[in-house]
Amino acid sequence: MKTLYTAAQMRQMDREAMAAPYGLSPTVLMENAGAAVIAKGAAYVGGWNRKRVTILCGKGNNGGDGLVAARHALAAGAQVYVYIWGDETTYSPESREHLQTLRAMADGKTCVLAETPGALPDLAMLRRHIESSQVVVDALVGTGFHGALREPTATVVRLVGKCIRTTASPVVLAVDMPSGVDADTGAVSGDDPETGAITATATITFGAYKRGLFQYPGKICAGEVLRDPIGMPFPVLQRTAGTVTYMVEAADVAARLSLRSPNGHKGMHGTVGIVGGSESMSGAALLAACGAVRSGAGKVCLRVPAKVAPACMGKYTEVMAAGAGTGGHFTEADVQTVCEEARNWSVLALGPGLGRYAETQAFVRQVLQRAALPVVLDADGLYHVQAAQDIFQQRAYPVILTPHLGEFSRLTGCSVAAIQADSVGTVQAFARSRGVYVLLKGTPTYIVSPTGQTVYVNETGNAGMSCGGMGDVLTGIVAAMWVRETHPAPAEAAFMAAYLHGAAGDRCVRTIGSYGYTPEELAKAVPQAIRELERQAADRYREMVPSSHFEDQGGGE
Ligand SMILES: NC(=O)C1=CN([C@@H]2O[C@H](COP(=O)(O)OP(=O)(O)OC[C@H]3O[C@@H](n4cnc5c(N)ncnc54)[C@H](OP(=O)(O)O)[C@@H]3O)[C@@H](O)[C@H]2O)[C@@H](O)CC1
Ligand SMILES: Nc1ncnc2c1ncn2[C@@H]1O[C@H](COP(=O)(O)OP(=O)(O)O)[C@@H](O)[C@H]1O
Ligand SMILES: [K+]
Repeated sequence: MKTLYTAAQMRQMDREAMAAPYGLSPTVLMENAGAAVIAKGAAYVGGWNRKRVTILCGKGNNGGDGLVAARHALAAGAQVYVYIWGDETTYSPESREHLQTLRAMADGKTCVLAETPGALPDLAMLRRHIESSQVVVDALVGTGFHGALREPTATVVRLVGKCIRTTASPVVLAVDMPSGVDADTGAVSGDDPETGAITATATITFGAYKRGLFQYPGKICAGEVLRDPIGMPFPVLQRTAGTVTYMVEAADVAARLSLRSPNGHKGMHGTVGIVGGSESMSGAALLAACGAVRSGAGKVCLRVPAKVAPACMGKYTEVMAAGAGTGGHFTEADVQTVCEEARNWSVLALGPGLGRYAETQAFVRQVLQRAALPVVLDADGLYHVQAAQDIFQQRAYPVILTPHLGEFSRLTGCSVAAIQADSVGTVQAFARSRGVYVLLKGTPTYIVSPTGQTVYVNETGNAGMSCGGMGDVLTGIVAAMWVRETHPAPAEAAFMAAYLHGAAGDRCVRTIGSYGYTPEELAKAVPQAIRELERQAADRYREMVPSSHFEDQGGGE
């Protein structure tokens, strides 16, 4: 997993690297940072030799990195135009040191240093330089950025955006963070990535990954993200104090998707019970059932209101579908039947398509109170518990809630904008206060446990998944992952499910098209997504084990 940090955590790491016993000098760290931009950026610019490069330096240490990058670009054969307009007395000692060196190199030809202390740079000249450059290096602000971009930086950022859109698109390399993107939340002032922040081809980030590089809209601004450890001590980079955010990667899921026991039987892979559906919506529960089947559940039972049952039976022959009660939606009268059946299930997925009938509210609340098994609660199931969230703490068995942003907004009472401004903080606070696991669907998807310390982020998936029914399939996948024979912890089951769901969607893009594929087609792609992960894991194993090992086993020619 990639560990993602906040700006404050990164600053703490910097302090630790510089303090005893490591005692790394800030000048060295800055040197390594600037050098990393040029070394890692070379692949994007096609080598630096004879390239014209405009480097924009702010007055903080991000700007200092830019000054170092200029020297390394020159050494690699580039011509540089360096802009810096801060008041030198406010620069850090290491920035000043690197500025002195660059001043001594400035010859007005291969190294143009445009210093305008305390004043706006010459915008006409800057424009000409950007338009004639093949590369722009953004070293305006990094992790020290907060709020909305102030002048004159805001004007320079707008100018860069304009030049990039109207000229022959230079490569833009962002130093540590694209300027204007909040390192903790990915927020951009005004939320318009085109005017509020630099949009980079790639971001070379130092030490550790910052959260905001993977959250929209910051993710768009960052382009491809490359990390360079810049020589920071390994133990410092491994430190995980406070909240730790992990980006789930293929290997993390592959490692947990161990092959089934060769002598296994269906009882070992769990029985998923799905309770949902109503006269107005029968498809949602069926899609959840399909998601569970395609994710390898041992058995899948579907219970829908009696009037809906005929439409559900036989749709998926492997699903044991049956009606409950007599009506077209669930009511209190169905609680007993469902709770009795649930005794034979390993997990209950409750909610898809239940409808928002007043009578269904008592059904949902009582099933949650009485059903003695883990529950995945989704969709209308969430709707019916909005005003009764103390139910969760009264349960002896864990609950995973799988809301999308709108549902989460209703549950928390926070606006969607407020949640987006601090998704990690909001989900953590909610999970802690209610004692539940939360999988907050979106781009990205967040998974937290009731302790709230660890946050998993999933990035798989694509815009073709923004269509009705995709979330229902995910509900079934979460339930099936939870009851695998390896019995993953709830948060693990949730992140495996989110990853596979998105990976199956990504597979649909490759095999069907960017959008227009159906939730059922996505569910059907889950086994292929699993197979891809297994193949990758096998390849990694082969890379790790010398080929002579296979030859010894009779695998060689
Ligand atoms: N990680 C590592 O190990 C290493 C990290 N290093 C580098 O240090 C960087 C962090 O440096 P940093 O702390 O000096 O902050 P930085 O990003 O330059 O920003 C501060 C400046 O921005 C300004 N500013 C703030 N908000 C603003 C706004 N809204 N609009 C306009 N301006 C705004 C703020 O102005 P002020 O508020 O002071 O007036 C101040 O001048 C980090 O990203 C990495 O590149 C490497 O050098 C070495 C090792
Ligand atoms: N643009 C996107 N990129 C990645 N994943 C997406 C995107 N749009 C939707 N998804 C995923 O698709 C699912 C949609 O769920 P949801 O909104 O609950 O759908 P429904 O309620 O119609 O079943 C979520 O898992 C979400 O993360
Ligand atoms: K930057």
